Amino acid sequence: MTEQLIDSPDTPHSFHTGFVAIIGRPNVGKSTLMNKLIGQKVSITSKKAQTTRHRINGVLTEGDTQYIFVDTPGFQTKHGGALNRVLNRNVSQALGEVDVVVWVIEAMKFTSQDEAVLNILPRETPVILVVNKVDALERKNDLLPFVQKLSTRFDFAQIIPVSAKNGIQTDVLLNQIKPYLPENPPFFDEDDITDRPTRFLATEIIREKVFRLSGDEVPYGCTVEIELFQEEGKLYRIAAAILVEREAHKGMLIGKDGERLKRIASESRADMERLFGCKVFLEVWIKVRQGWADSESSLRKLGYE
Ligand SMILES: Nc1nc2c(ncn2[C@@H]2O[C@H](COP(=O)(O)OP(=O)(O)OP(=O)(O)O)[C@@H](O)[C@H]2O)c(=O)[nH]1
Repeated sequence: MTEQLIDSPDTPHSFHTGFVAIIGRPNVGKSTLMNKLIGQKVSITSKKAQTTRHRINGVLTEGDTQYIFVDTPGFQTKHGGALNRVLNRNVSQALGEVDVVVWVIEAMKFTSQDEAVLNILPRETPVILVVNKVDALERKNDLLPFVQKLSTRFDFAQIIPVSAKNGIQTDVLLNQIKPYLPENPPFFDEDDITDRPTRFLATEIIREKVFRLSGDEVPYGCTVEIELFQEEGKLYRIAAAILVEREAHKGMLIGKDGERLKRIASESRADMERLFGCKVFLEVWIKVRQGWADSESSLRKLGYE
């Protein structure tokens, strides 16, 4: 259901923008790597996890390429055993929706938690294996057999030994990610590091309309996810999905002849325009995602909110 949608002009461009998930068990050096990749341009705004499938952690624009680094909740927990609980279909699905997955492990240390991550790697998305902390290797010669063994476990797009701490081979990693990012205009201004506050407000506005306009029929577990958030001068182009658990909930929210969804979208857009002080093109649709609420509540139990 489209409230308003404009097509971008069909002009040729060779800019590449895409989403990169950096995943791995705790303590392998994901944050260190991210900071090194993004450099001084970014200070990660918040470590607080959300129940969205992806959380934008940082944006790096370099020449004709924009890397958007995202977190996938479920890989961030430090609680023992929790990793397995959240390594579910949703996480796997979320990983399938980025352009590249960077899986970080520690050189010479492959634990059962790494094994759990290995088991949910997406099949359709390129996965680059990063073997971190090579600076701390006692015997450099051990690295090759370690890497060779891992290469038999999964069809990795690349395997790159790095030291996130010392910046060894991190530029190589960026170059290897680059070819997998699709041709797209930049989604963020060059200096932007995160759009999280505005995105968050956008989800809250839509959620508020959903709850207000669906009254008692509010489907339990309904949530909103921003799928596209693009600033084009004085225009925000936003695409959002309302996630519900059941087909019947979807019908409820769409309403007779799509009336309810239309109202949700148009009232949301009006609020956003007022709040953001610019024109908003908003596209809203409804997706059925079974088990969403379960996963959300399980994430909550883990301290996510
Ligand atoms: N020797 C060495 N230590 C590193 C390297 N990268 C990260 N570390 C250290 O490993 C520890 C964990 O690093 P983080 O970046 O916090 O790891 P993380 O994977 O983000 O951890 P969680 O937030 O728990 O998921 C820190 O003490 C880092 O200094 C590296 O390349 N070499």
